[in-house]
Order: sequence, then C-alpha cells, then structure tokens
Amino acid sequence: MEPFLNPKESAKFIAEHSKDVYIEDDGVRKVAEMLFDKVLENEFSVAGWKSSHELNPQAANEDAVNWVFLADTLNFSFWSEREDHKCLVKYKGKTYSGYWSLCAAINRALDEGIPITSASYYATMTLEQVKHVFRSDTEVPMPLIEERHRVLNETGTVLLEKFGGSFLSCVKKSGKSAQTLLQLIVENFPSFRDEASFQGRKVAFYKRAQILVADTWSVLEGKGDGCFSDISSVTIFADYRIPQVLVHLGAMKYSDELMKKLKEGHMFPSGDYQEVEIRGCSIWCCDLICNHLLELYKKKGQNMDEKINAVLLDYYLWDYARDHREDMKGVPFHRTRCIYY
Ligand SMILES: Nc1nc2c(c(CN[C@H]3C=C[C@H](O)[C@@H]3O)cn2[C@@H]2O[C@H](COP(=O)(O)O)[C@@H](O)[C@H]2O)c(=O)[nH]1
Repeated sequence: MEPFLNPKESAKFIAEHSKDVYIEDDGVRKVAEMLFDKVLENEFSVAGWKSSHELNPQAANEDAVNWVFLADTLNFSFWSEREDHKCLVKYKGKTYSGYWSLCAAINRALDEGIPITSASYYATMTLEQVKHVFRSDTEVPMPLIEERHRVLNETGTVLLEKFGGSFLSCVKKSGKSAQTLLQLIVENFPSFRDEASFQGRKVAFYKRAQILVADTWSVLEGKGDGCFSDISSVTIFADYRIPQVLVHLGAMKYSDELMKKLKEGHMFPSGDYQEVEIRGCSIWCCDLICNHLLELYKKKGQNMDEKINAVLLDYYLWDYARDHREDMKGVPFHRTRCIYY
C-alpha cells in the first residue's frame, strides 16, 4: 500500500504549479461575500443533508450508514455525452438524473425487497442483477455499469471479510476522527484510491473517500459515532460539477487552450495533467473561499469554525450547480470516464 497522501497538500502543490487553471483572488473574495449571509441558513448546516434531499435516508442508524456506504461506493461518472440523451430513473412519481438517479435506483430496489445495501448481497451480485437494480427508464443505461458490478463485488467482499459486513464497524474503528476514517477507507477499499502523478509527485484527491466521510458525518447528524472532531480537515470533493460552478462564479479560470478543449467535449484520461490541474485547483480554491469566509466573520468578532467548513461549502456549491444548470450552460464540465468521481 502506497503511503497515505494528504489531499489538501496535494491541492496546494498542484495550484502552485498549474499552467492551464488559475485561481482568481477577486473571484474568491466575491464568492465568499456572496455566501456571507447564506452560512447562517439551515441549508448550510449538517441538518440540510436530510432536510434538503428527500432521497437521503432520514434515520441515523446502522441501515442509514450502510445506505451511505453503498451510495458513495457507486458515486461516480453520471454525465452523458448528450444532455438530451441520458439515464433517468423514475421513483415515487418523480424523475431523477445524474447522482440522484443512483439514489432513486437504490430506494426503488429496497422498495422491491432487494437487499441492495447489504454487503452479503452485493458482494456476490451478478452483472445481470446489477443491470436490473440500476436500470434506466430511458434507453440510455447508467454509465460504467460493468465497472459498478466489479466495484460492488470487490467492496462487498472486503466489508464482509474485514468489518463484519457493516460500514458502521469501520466508522467505530476511526475513534471519531475523520482523518482516521479516511485512511481506513483508502487502505481497505481499493476503488477509493483516487490518486495521480503530477510533475513527478504523487498526489491524491480521495473524492469518494472524503465524500463518504462527509456523508457519514451528515447521516449521523454529527453526533455519536459521527461526531468527528476534525471534520474541518476534509476538503471539498473534486468531481466534475464543482470546477464548473467555480469558473461560472469567477473564482477559477481556464486558459484559452483548455477552454477550447472543454468546449469541444474533449475526453480527458483519468490522471491527465489538465484533469489533475482542474481537480487540484478546485480543492485549493474552495479552501481559500472557506478561509476568506472565516476572516470576514472574524472581522465582525465572530468565530465560525463550527459553522463553516469545506464539507458544507461543497454541499452548497454542488446544490447551487444543480439548481443553476441552465445559467451554467456556457461553462463546460470536464469529461473523464472513471470510477473515482
Ligand atoms: N463535490 C460533490 N460532488 C458530488 C456530490 C454528490 C451528491 N452528494 C450530496 C449531494 C446531496 C446530498 O447531500 C449528498 O450527500 C455527487 N457528486 C458528484 O457529482 C457528479 C454528479 O453530478 P450530476 O451529474 O450533476 O448528478 C459526480 O461526479 C458525483 O460523484 C456532492 O455533494 N459534492
């Protein structure tokens, strides 16, 4: 096992050496000012994870933790080549796309009596069973369905062999430390090892591992086994939506050459130097936004360390990107097909 790498240090190194992605200090300040009042609202809190999203589990028990583990094991690559031609899942009268199509399919399976959140089930699922559970209500299947099958079998087997089949056992081993849980996830579950090489140095994003820590914190409402003393050490989750919204809001900028490739729908291999720059700069840019937000409150004599962290900033920006899809049409997201985000 490679030595554990720190995503925040990776992001700083990438941002300092990036050639095609730039962080705009004025834009960082503008976004922090835009969020200044938002951070006092319920949606910018751990409670928002349940209250704002009907598909998320509302309980804070072992089943809910194992629901989160399954969802974040498969939380990757939902984008489609054509916006009008994509996987959709109908559930309880609503139609869901992207990440939400995954959650709708999980809840649909549970309603059908399929124990999809049980490791003893998904460790030995066949490809046909995976295709059935995650079936689309359009002719476009969920992307990377074969990889999802492989990842499910691998992850379920490890969870059974090392943690008695429940992710809550893994959480309990973390001793209420987000960083310890992050390392346990990366060390034990290979598909979460989201790493790359950049200018001769190994870097890590650990996007699915970090969002799994964050979603575990959220589903347990920051209490009990989920009361992570160091939740603020987790970075944002380097997916393909956060970079898009940061550029849209003016906090990040692409070189003309990179923007041209993005607009042409260029496919970036996982680990490509420009893909690494986009992901690393997104993490560092959000860290700067967080710091500036905390500074703004400090100037008013308020310590907001308990209210403002990268997890809540990420959730807010991700939801913002969802709600402003039309406004963001002018900014392409980068296209990489992989199991990491
Ligand atoms: N940075 C970040 N990336 C996130 C999430 C989520 C959903 N999680 C939370 C959201 C609500 C609940 O509170 C969940 O906890 C999915 N993704 C990523 O986005 C992409 C899918 O996008 P679209 O194709 O538009 O559905 C894909 O890479 C997926 O991995 C997040 O929160 N942050």
